[in-house]
Amino acid sequence: MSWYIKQVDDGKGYGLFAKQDITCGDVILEEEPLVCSQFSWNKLYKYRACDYCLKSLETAEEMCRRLAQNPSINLPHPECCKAKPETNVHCLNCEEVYCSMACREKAYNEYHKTLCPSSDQCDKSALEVLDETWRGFHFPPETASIQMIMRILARIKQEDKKEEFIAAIERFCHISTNNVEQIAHKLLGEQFSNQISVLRDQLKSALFDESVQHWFTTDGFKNIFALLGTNQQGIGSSALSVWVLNCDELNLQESDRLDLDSCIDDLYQELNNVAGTFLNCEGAGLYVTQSKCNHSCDPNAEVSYLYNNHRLTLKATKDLNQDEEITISYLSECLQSRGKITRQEFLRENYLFNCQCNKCMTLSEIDDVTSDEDYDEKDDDDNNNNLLEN
Ligand SMILES: C[S@@+](CC[C@H](N)C(=O)[O-])C[C@H]1O[C@@H](n2cnc3c(N)ncnc32)[C@H](O)[C@@H]1O
Repeated sequence: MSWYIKQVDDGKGYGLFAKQDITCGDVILEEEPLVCSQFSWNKLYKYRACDYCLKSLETAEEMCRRLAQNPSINLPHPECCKAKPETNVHCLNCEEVYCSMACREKAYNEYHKTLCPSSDQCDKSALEVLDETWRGFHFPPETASIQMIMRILARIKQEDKKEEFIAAIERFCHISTNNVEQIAHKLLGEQFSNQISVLRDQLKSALFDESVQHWFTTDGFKNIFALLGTNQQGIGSSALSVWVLNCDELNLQESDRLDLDSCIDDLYQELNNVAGTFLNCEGAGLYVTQSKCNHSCDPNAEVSYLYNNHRLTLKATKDLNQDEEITISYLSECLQSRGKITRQEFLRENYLFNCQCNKCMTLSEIDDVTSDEDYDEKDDDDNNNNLLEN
């Protein structure tokens, strides 16, 4: 193991640190989530992912045809696509699809026994209403998943070691207001209180469990929401990305390489014209170790999904010295390039902290000016990333 966890300070809480010198490009850790789920809209729009591990269930070619709405696309080098749709299996009792029998079994044992429409373990119409309500509140691009809360509650009902699982969930940092900094989570402000209480009531009638009755109080529910908001890691899987990565590895003559690269560029152009930036199966997961990674506006590591499923890889993007803190960016690429005020505002509203990364601390005077462009970008984010205001 090339990392360890320790308390940074009272403000930042715990953080992930390098146990030894790490070279840029090294894999720091790989991890599977405690729980994960595809986003509701992503699923509704027929991005086909394994219900358990989020592996995209199509071949790269099928994916391109669907995204570009063009059935005549033929990808070269089909051997570079590692998807195996022939191993896909349905739940034995409903339409849910898994990439393998192993995933079907794990899903059933962890949560699907409760959530399967054919089971009588909970009120399925209440679950459907909840999912619809969620989609009505939270349009794409999605940033959270009500399905994840459903899975956590279903798992609590199914777990033999209930208390251990609840403790593991509650170990993720989870406050809905930062009393020291006087910040409340953006999704939990007054303007969303009606929506949050509707969701809480619906969740309660569908999946209430006595062992976590404190999650169903007004504050308890906000804390669970904040737990997801501040710890969940976005997951994107794509058979197409794997195909492209494998194409990059091919040993080709220079002219063949140029042809293939230009074919890939044209393909992405076509996909962009129809599907925009929504190319991946998307969801979110809770990762026990990775969630201890604090944010930096100038990070030294990044998260990626190299296996076309929920298995996360944390890689160094700079050389790290032993005992140096390992940091990732919680911001999109676009937000990361904005001024300090915009970055800080996003982090305050979504993650409840005033950023104390080295860049923000040392650049505070020079980088303190927010341009008009920053404000425009912030408005876009406000429109895109949140529950709808009443
Ligand atoms: C995903 S958790 C990271 C691990 C967390 N420090 C812990 O103790 O579990 C995100 C939380 O860590 C803290 N945090 C992360 N990056 C920070 C930063 N750059 N400055 C201040 N606090 C930070 C904030 O409280 C944030 O809500």
